[in-house]
Amino acid sequence: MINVALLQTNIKFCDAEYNHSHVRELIDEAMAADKRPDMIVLPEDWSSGFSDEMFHHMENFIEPVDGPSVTVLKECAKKHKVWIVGGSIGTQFEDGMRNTTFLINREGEIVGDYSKMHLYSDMDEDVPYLHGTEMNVYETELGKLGFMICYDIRFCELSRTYALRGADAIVVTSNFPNPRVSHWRTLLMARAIENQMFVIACNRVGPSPMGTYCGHSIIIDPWGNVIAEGGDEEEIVTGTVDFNEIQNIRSMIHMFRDRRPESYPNDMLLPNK
Ligand SMILES: O=C(O)CCC(=O)C(=O)O
Repeated sequence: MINVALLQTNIKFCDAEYNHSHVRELIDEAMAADKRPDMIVLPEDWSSGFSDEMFHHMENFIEPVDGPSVTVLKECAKKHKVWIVGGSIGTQFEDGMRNTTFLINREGEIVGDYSKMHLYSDMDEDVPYLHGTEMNVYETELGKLGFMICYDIRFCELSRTYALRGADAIVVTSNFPNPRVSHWRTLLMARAIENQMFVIACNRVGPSPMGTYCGHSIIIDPWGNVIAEGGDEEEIVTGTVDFNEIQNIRSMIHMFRDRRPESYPNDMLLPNK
């Protein structure tokens, strides 16, 4: 059994100092709960928010891998001996910038990362950032975890790859906007049911220059049951997951016996139209 806390924060646009201290406070609050979390998840771009204009001046916001935002997360993880899925941070790598989630262990060490594969070109996210290309499943003491960031939830290829690579859960970090809460909930529900795995998804709330965000951070089990769900205000959403349930569900409906890879065409590999 793993206790999870999703920090459904109201991110202050371009105010890293405020966001850093606010997240520290929220982590302290989450860790004071009776059911102490084993894993804390933050939203996408938790230290800055984003706008399409920002994407044209990303050099002003970008951080090195060991920059101030990652440092906050490492310190919090070590202080509370908790796993953190560090939302995402605009990160400078040797070959360019990426929108990257860091997985941090109880000792405060980075033990994994995921860079957003599907960049949201309608908001110019593909102007500063390189597309992520790695789809790693990280084996941790909590279970096997794969990651998605926001727009990625629309792409079933990514979640199915994680399922075939043995993930127990997809952990999603997001800045998913209004008025698309029905897309958010339905896509996440589908990703859980079609892959018979857990979906643990943290979204933000509040305003930015782009509009407002729909919250509804959610934990869904492999049957499609909602274990916990937030509203549209700032809050910490908590729930307990048991990854052993995956095998029970998969033994009731044998999708992973009945899929027909030998019959599927290679159309998924066709270039975009
Ligand atoms: O998929 C959507 O509707 C929104 C995606 C988005 O805002 C993002 O990826 O930043």
